[in-house]
Amino acid sequence: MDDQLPAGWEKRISRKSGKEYYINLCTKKSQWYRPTKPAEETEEVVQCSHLLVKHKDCRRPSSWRQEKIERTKEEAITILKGYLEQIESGEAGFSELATQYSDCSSAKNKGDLGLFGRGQMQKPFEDAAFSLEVGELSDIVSTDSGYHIILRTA
Ligand SMILES: O=C(CCc1ccccc1)N[C@H](Cc1nc2ccccc2[nH]1)C(=O)O
Repeated sequence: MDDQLPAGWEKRISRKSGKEYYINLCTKKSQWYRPTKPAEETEEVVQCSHLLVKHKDCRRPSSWRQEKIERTKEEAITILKGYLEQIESGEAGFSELATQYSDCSSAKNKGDLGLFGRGQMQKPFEDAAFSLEVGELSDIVSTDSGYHIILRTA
């Protein structure tokens, strides 16, 4: 039957409006529009901001902040731990530190990377981002680009 829903979806009726809506039984997310593909193919997306501290052995040891980045991996981790302490103590906000200190061009936008699905970012970054709850701050995450702290915003 052509009005059959794709696998993993259920049609519900909104108690408030009486309108039909659809719920994805995998992600528990609901939507007004009729789904066109199976639930497990429905791509999950997240939005994150990050603060990147590069080191001399990273993929591109240069940034808008510093032409030639020479700090060691250990120094980069120490710096990032300092930022985490400032955020956790309330001394500084994530956005403020990312804007001022992140070695990624996203610093111009308070560290925001926009929405992304799986397969778009380096794997350690993706795994951390998709394991965060909205509003949650990661521990230090290492990628070829350097060391990050990640804030999931959506
Ligand atoms: O790749 C970029 C740009 C990322 C970006 C995405 C969306 C909006 C704005 C920036 N910048 C690299 C540093 C870098 N490496 C990353 C790895 C994972 C996520 C963000 C990253 N940022 C660099 O500058 O070397």
